[in-house]
Amino acid sequence: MSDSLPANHPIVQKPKIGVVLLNLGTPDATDYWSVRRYLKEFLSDPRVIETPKWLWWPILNLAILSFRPQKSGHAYAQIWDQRTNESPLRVITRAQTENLAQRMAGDGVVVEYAMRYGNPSTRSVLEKLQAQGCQKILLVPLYPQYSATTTATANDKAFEALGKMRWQPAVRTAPAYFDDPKYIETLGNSIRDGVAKLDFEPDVVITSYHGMPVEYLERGDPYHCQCFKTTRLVREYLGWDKSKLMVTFQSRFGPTKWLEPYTDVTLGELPGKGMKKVAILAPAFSADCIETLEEIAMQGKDTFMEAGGEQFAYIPCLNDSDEGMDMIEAMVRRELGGWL
Ligand SMILES: C=CC1=C(C)c2cc3[nH]c(cc4nc(cc5[nH]c(cc1n2)c(C)c5CCC(=O)O)C(CCC(=O)O)=C4C)c(C)c3C=C
Ligand SMILES: [Fe+2]
Ligand SMILES: [Fe+2]
Repeated sequence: MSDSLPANHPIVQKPKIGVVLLNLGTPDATDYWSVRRYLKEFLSDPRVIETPKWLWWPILNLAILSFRPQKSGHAYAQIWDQRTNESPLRVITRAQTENLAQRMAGDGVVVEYAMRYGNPSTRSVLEKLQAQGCQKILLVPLYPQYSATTTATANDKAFEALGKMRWQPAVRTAPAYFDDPKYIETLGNSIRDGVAKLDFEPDVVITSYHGMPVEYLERGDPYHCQCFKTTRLVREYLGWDKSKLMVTFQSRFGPTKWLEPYTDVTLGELPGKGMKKVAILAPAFSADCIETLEEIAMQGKDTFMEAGGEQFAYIPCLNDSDEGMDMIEAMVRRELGGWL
């Protein structure tokens, strides 16, 4: 039968396993139109913006997309990776993928990454894996805490692409890992080592999570609860006092009430309360990006220092560090159980 099929048809290839690391996505460049294209795709996602379409469409297209691309483009330009001419989120996600691919190569596992918005698109990556003969695919949303605005929409996009395939691979999705002991240990060690490297003793360490509208929590999104649990487990792992490790939420967008306490407001208030030395990290991000490198490490630092702060340190995300990759590899191997 294979005589009549092209050499690269899935049926004539040795079956492989594919692993896809899913992340949010990022613009291809910092100019107005590149950022606008990305923001339009992102902010048109009904999992992200639950406002009814008839009401949201004019707000997005007539107001937000006229001014936000310029403002965000300026922020992206400040953190842009000049070496590869790419956004740090894509550079780091690719490094994580290459690292994991090396670790899994001996097991016949192909590793790729895909973005929910922008490139490489989830559909193109899944089609590529299928064409390479991957008959089993594990989707790994790289969000430690589950949210419909991130994890669910990443999976939705993958299933949309799979829904168009005649010969659909078997598919699994990796669960959120907010309380995975290996994640807690890895995050805890990164805090302990990050603080040990500083030339000052922070009065408080802030775990700043990406925020979301309070309404989404009220409608049942478990994200808020999972953020608090991650910080509580890390605090217990480190054996620290409750007052030493705080939770805040960043990146407020639009006029509605978002999860509190807000990171920017907290950074502006801490010096007045006598806490003039802080270290801050962002456990909801598996890779450093505009929200950490620009919003926290630049804007957040300015807010804190202008309010009378004396010492400010940003502790990076786990990125493609050895320990961070050990954690991802362990999770992937566990979720591939029975397939390897
Ligand atoms: C408007 C609603 C938004 C919700 C809800 C939201 C949730 C959410 N986002 C992340 C992770 C990331 N967000 C990033 C950027 C970003 N997020 C929003 C809006 C919402 N996010 C916008 C408009 C942007 C773009 C940047 C800007 O214009 O300010 C990123 C970084 C992307 C990058 O290119 O570097 C990440 C990662 C999580 C975990 C989350 C969960 C509640
Ligand atoms: Fe976001
Ligand atoms: Fe932001």
